[in-house]
Amino acid sequence: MRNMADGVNGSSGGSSNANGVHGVHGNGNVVNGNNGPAYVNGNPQLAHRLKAQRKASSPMAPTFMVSAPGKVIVFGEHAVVHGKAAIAAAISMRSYLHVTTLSKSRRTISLRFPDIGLEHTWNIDDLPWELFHSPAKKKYYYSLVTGLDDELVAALQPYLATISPHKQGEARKVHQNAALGFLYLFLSLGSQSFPGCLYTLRSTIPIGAGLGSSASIAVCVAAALLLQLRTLSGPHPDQPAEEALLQLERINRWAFVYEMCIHGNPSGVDNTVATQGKAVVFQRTDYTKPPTVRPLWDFPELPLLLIDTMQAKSTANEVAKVARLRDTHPNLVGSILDAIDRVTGTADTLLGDDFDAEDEDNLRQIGELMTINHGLLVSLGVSHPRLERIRELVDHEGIGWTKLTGAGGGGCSITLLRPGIGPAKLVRLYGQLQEEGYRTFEMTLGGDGVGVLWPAVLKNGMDEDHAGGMEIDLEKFLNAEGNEGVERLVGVHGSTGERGGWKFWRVENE
Ligand SMILES: Nc1ncnc2c1ncn2[C@@H]1O[C@H](COP(=O)(O)OP(=O)(O)OP(=O)(O)O)[C@@H](O)[C@H]1O
Ligand SMILES: C[C@@](O)(CCO)CC(=O)[O-]
Repeated sequence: MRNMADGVNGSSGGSSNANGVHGVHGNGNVVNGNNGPAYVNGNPQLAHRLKAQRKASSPMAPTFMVSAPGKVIVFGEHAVVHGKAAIAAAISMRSYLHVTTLSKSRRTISLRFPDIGLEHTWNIDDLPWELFHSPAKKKYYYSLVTGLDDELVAALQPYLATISPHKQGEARKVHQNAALGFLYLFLSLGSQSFPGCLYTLRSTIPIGAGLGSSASIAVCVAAALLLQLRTLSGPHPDQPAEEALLQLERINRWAFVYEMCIHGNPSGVDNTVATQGKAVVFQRTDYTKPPTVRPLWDFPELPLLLIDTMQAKSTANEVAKVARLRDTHPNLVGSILDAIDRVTGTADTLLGDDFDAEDEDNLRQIGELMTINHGLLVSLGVSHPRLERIRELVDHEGIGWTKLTGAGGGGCSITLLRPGIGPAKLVRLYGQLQEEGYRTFEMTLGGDGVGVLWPAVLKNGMDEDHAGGMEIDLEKFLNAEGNEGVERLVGVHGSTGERGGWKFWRVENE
């Protein structure tokens, strides 16, 4: 084991690695790995260059990217951990994972998560392959893994011990958990013959704010490894919906395993909506079985305001807090969870076919349900004074209905805006929130789920664009400035809507 600083050269990604795709044929760029692409984003010259580069080196996959969204839980957080239903929707903030394959002689894998200051490199041949691949332990890309194996987790501890020695306590634990998730998936899915790789992640989702940042990373890592293993077909525009659903199911199952490494006891709602996108009703009554997931294709465009308390929290802690309360007062807490379930059920019915997002009565009813849901979450002990302050400010101006979203204990709230609110009131509210250190976002709910950019070539409208696009090498990715820079460079949506290049598994016509 050694630190990334001595093994990783940021400029080793990008164009020199473009070749050898067999299983992925979804984006119309690379169809047959052996004979090479005829066109890359419609550019025969670039395709030719990539092919020439491929010939000069040993077989390596091209640099590619995956991306997955964050989420808001509209109804049912916490109760969903205890088998009740929840309604959640994808948001437009996303994580982006850049994967570069190294030359054959470099037998290392490196994680680079600059948003949290994590960099680490492991020697592939040092990892505990024998145990992970022993007949009693071996899992497959299609396995349903519903719990972490303690022996496997213990076997990874020595590989976590050297991570981020400069960090202390909780901050170090965050790094170690992220690495645990990655190594658990890498060793479960991969093999010792896996190529050396650099996995570099940047995210535009605030961390620990209740917006599913960990789940979106979980989905990116699971999708990237499954793509590298050639276990996914597509995404492909002509793919039948049931085939696309199967691919998403595989990604989601392994994303859940990553989430378990970070959270301890996740329900799986966050990774499900980050995988599938749009909005879903989610329920997992039996943790040994897959959850029930019902997509809400016609989820209305609700006028929502998202407010970040800027008070970080840990989902694992908040979930553990509710579990402790339930152990102490099983009947009482059981009734609160049942009440949350009824709120979610009522909202599900209301948001059905006849819902009109412009109708005052419809909005008021959904708003009231949000208020009730928040009250029940308060009684579970997962609010925070800064969340209550938002309610005070919004209620004082009569602007709408507010609830916390996600794990609570800080993080974000959502406010459904009352129709016909004058701009003066809103300006006053925004001003006050800003003064008190809150951040506000106007949200679009219901975006795309996991996406793939294979190879990592995009049209950006920048000077570096070739006719067919610009190769997103590691240096450009790392140097993109802030969230805006990341979105401008690799975002799934350009300023004028969806960008060519990124592909998604579509299941709408199911
Ligand atoms: N940009 C990032 N880079 C690397 N790791 C990240 C990043 N964002 C989140 N994480 C991982 O996710 C963890 C935060 O997860 P947590 O569940 O506490 O918050 P969340 O996912 O943002 O909120 P919620 O689960 O309530 O929706 C971090 O500790 C880290 O492991
Ligand atoms: C608090 C919780 O219900 C939602 C976190 O976004 C936890 C989970 O479902 O895993």
